[in-house]
Order: sequence, then C-alpha cells, then structure tokens
Amino acid sequence: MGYYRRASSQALRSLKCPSLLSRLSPAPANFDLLYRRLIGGDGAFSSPSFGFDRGFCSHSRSNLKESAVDLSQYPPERIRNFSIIAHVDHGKSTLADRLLELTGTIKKGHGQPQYLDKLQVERERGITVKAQTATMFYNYKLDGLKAEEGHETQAFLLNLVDTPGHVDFSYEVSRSLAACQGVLLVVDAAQGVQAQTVANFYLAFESGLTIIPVINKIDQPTADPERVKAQLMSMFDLDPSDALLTSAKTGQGLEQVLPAVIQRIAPPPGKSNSPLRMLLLDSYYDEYKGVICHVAVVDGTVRKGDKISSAGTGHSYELLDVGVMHPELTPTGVLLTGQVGYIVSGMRSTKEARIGDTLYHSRNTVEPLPGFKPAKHMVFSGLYPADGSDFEVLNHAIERLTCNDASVSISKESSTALGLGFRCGFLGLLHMDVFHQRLEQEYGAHVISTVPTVPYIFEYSDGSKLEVQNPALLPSNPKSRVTVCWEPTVIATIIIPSEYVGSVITLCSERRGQQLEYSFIDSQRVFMKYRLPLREIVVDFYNELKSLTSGYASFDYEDADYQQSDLVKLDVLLNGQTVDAMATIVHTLKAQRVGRELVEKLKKFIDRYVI
Ligand SMILES: Nc1nc2c(ncn2[C@@H]2O[C@H](COP(=O)(O)OP(=O)(O)OP(=O)(O)O)[C@@H](O)[C@H]2O)c(=O)[nH]1
Repeated sequence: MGYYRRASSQALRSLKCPSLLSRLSPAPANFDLLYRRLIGGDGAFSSPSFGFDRGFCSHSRSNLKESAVDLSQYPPERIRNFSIIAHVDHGKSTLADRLLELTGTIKKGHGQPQYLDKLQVERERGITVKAQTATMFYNYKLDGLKAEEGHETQAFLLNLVDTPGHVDFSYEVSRSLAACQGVLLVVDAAQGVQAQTVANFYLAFESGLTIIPVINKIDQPTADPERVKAQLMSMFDLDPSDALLTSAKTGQGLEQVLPAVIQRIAPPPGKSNSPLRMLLLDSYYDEYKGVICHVAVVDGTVRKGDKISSAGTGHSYELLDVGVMHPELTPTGVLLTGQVGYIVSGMRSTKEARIGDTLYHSRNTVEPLPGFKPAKHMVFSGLYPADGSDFEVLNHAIERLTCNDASVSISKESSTALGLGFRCGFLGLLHMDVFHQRLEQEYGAHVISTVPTVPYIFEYSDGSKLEVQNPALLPSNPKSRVTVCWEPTVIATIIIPSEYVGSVITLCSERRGQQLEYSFIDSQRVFMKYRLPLREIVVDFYNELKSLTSGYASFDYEDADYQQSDLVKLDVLLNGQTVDAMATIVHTLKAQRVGRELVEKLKKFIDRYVI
C-alpha cells in the first residue's frame, strides 16, 4: 500500500435500521447481528461491548518533574534512530520490550508485555496499530561485545520505533522510517520470510536505510535459522553472516542487538549549526496537556519557550514543553539535532498538527522538508448511530477519536434508512474495524457500519468523471449516461507452501485476478504476485485464503492503478422500497449471484409482510 511499494513494483516483485425494518416487518431481535450476517461479515464488523474507557489516549501522564536527562551530551554521532519492522506476530513488540529492559528504560518484569502497545484495542487483539517511539540511554563498551568489564564506555541515545505489521497500517511504518537511519528487520525463525517481510524490506530499502536482519524466536522447536538466512539471501541479497539470531522470549542473543545498531547504523545526518527544522511525525490529544506532537529535529536545536511556525499552516506557537519519550513523556527543555521527542505548543486541535509538516523558528525562513504523501483511503463505509437520536453522541465521539487517528476521512451523509451519519474513508478493513471498536470502547458510541465499498470512478458521456464512495449516490440506471467505469486495483503479494498453489490460483481467478509473478522462495514456499480488483479482496479474501491454506498463507498488497471494468449498481428493495444503505456496486458477471445471496440471507431474518 505504501508509496515505496508502488515504486518498487518492478524491483521484486448496517444495516441496523430498526426504524425502517420495523416499518416493513416485525423487527428482528438483534439487528446488529442481522446486519453482519447480511453483509457476509467475517468478523470484520464485530463490535464487542467492552468496558467504557474514556480518555483521549492511553499514553500515560507526563512524568511532570523536570527531567534529570541532559541531552547536551548526545551530539548526532552519539545518536542512533532505528525502527523495528516485521511481518505480523514475528515478535517486534516483544523484542522492543527486551531492549527497553536491557537499557533500564522499563523495569524487567514490568508486568505488561508489549509495553509499547498502549491502546486497549492493541492489547485485546495482540496487534500493533500505532507506531510508538521510545528513547533509551545505553552505555556501549567501545570495543563492542568483546570488552572486558571496566573498559571505557560511551553513552548513546537510541530512539526505537515499534511499528505495526498489518498491511493497513503500513502508512505508519513509512512515516516512522522518515525519522530513522536503520531498521531491525525481524523474521520468525520458523515461519521465515512472509508477505509483510517483503513489503517492509522494500520500504526500508527504498528509503536508503541500513537493514539489520534479526532472526527471532530461535527457541521454537521448529526454528530453522539456516533456512531463513538462505531466504534472506535469495530474496533480498542480505548477507547471512549479518543476521542476528535472537529469542525475544528467552533473551538468547539479545546482547548483540544494540551493539549492532551502534556499529552498523549511521548517526542522523542533520546540521547542528543550521536553523531549526523539525519534521512532525505524529500527534495526539492528551486530556491534560492538549495536542502533543512527536517530532524529529532534523537541523538545529529547539528549546522550551521558543517561538515556532508551521510551514504547512503558517500558524505560530510558543513551546510550552519539550522532551523525550523515555518511555513516557519526560521533559528535557531542549531537543538537539538528530533527536526524536515531543513538543507541546498550545495547538487546540490535532487538525493543526499536519503529519509531515516542517516546524521552524518563527524568526527564520527555511526550506520545508519533503514531508509525506497523504494516506490513501482504500475502503469507505457509512457510520451511523445505533439509535438515530444519538447522532450528536456519535458526532462528538468521531471528533475526539479523529484527534488521535487523523488517517480517517470523515464527511457527513444521510440515509433514508439510517438517518444522519458519516461517510468515512479507511486505510483498509482492519483499520475500519479498529476505528469502530475504539469508538465503542473509548467513547461509548454504539455504531452501525454499512457495507464497505471501494472508490469507483464513473465517466459520463459529457467527459465528466464522478468518484463514487457511496453506492447510494450513484443514479440507479447509470448505464444510460456512463461511458466507462473504473475500479481500483491492488498488486497483491502471496506467500504459500507449495502444496496449496492450485487452490490459491483458483481463488485468485474467481476474484478476477491476473497473475504477474510466480517463483519459489525455497524448495517449500512459493511467492506469487497478482493484480486484483480491490473490491474482490476487501471483505473476505484473506479469510478464504487462510482457510484454503490451513492458515499458512501470508498476504500483503499495495495500491495500483484503476482499471476499466463492467460495473453495475445493485439495489435492494424491501417491500418495494429501495434501501439506500444496502446499495452496492458489483461487476456485471457477479451481480446475479451477489443479489441472490443477499436476498437469501434477508429472507432468513425478515418475516414475510402481508399487505
Ligand atoms: N517462542 C517465542 N515466542 C515469541 C518470541 N518473540 C515473540 N514471541 C511471541 O510471539 C507473539 C507475537 O509477538 P509480538 O511481539 O506481539 O509480535 P509483533 O510482531 O509485535 O506483532 P504485531 O504488532 O501484531 O505485528 C507473542 O505471543 C509473543 O509472546 C520469541 O522469541 N520466541
């Protein structure tokens, strides 16, 4: 999905609508369940009712006492900024825990595994959703591992960024890498290279970062580090002797990691004597402090009390607090060239904090930093209050959640069936599901989401083009005026054991896929690249792929071009009335089947209504 992968493609290759339904028929007891079944949900819409945990962000309170940390002893040559990247579940967050413990940043046995996974949703699902940064201080023995006790040491400041593994959050990864000069590419010693390993490798490679391969989970009985080394060599040309063998669980091999970071990764390249330029990496809203921005100081120095301006908005602010995440907010009063930390500037809303913006001293004029490409919304869905009268509650919840997740696009919309709501754009289905869950968990909003759709483009006979994010807005008989329909596609990477090749090829053909690449990673695993219509993978593709391959498939995708397609709008009528929330756009060849399946499901849940 990330920009890098587009660039690299040549390189490697709810309807919970009581009001309406009760008008049409006796209302089923559980509309939420009904809606999920109707849309063929695969759990992606689950909205479990969890405890109500209000609070803007689970970042804990700042360590308000002014810190004893003296950053002036860390010039750029004593700083290393690195990220941990990997396929889902290969052990990034666990490795981050161990490194935080090793440097005394957190206490051993702090009782909270995956320390940097702070959101409730991350803890419940065991996944990382937000990249998190932590500053560590490390005394490095000058002649590395072989040094005897008592040998001279040098203090280093290490900034570690733990990143999400799931494809939906690859935008977080690409953003995090902008503050780093190197990465630890973690690969599970038993599973070997997987789809997101490939994606993340190219992300780091094309950003020109130093890549340190870390083969993790070597304690597992099925671990085969030699096979993984061979895969790293054949797929990425990474020297097997460069790989570190670790177990983040038992601690084996971990003593090599930080010395390797210091020896192999370059210090940040900024200029200490140049005017200040800070890259705004992320922001969130804290109940007590207001908007907190994560920044990387590229050039110059920034201090508490400084007046800074934003290149993106032109607004100016006075810095109320400056510090590092050690691992909680720790005020230092200053951030020097190459350092990564936070600033509090009295911004009223995170909308003022544009990710990728350049911040500089108001007294100077500077050339803005390149910034980031904006996040691309792959999936759109309507969000409506479960109870129509709760629109304001939902409005408020969405406003507050988007303070901490700026990657969602929001616009108001209304539906005949569901009333007033919002059309939201997400980075993918998991992102949509996480947003939904956070609305319920953190802000107590009960939400119905409509069938996810992808953004189609319709070209009319007068040459005008319409991007349709909500199928209900497309006229019911568009064919009369539409000359060409376009649908978004993705380039998908699939890695599977070779015995499943036949069934996966059949699945991809059924989903209108076109094979682009097929090769063997080693004697047991096959690497395939497909162009697939985005619509075909948004709802249940991954689940089906997993079940066909007994869970062994790994899958990643990047957005690709639009392709011409034969599309129609499929309307659902209940008692002769069109239900706008159930409208969908489908390929002509699939319209009959999709329509019949939907009606079959509806029949099970809605009693016949005799007029
Ligand atoms: N046996 C063994 N298990 C490990 C090791 N490292 C991590 N795990 C386990 O693997 C699972 C996933 O670990 P995480 O650290 O959450 O993996 P992650 O890569 O951060 O996962 P995402 O954030 O979802 O991408 C957890 O159950 C860990 O306890 C290891 O070295 N050995």
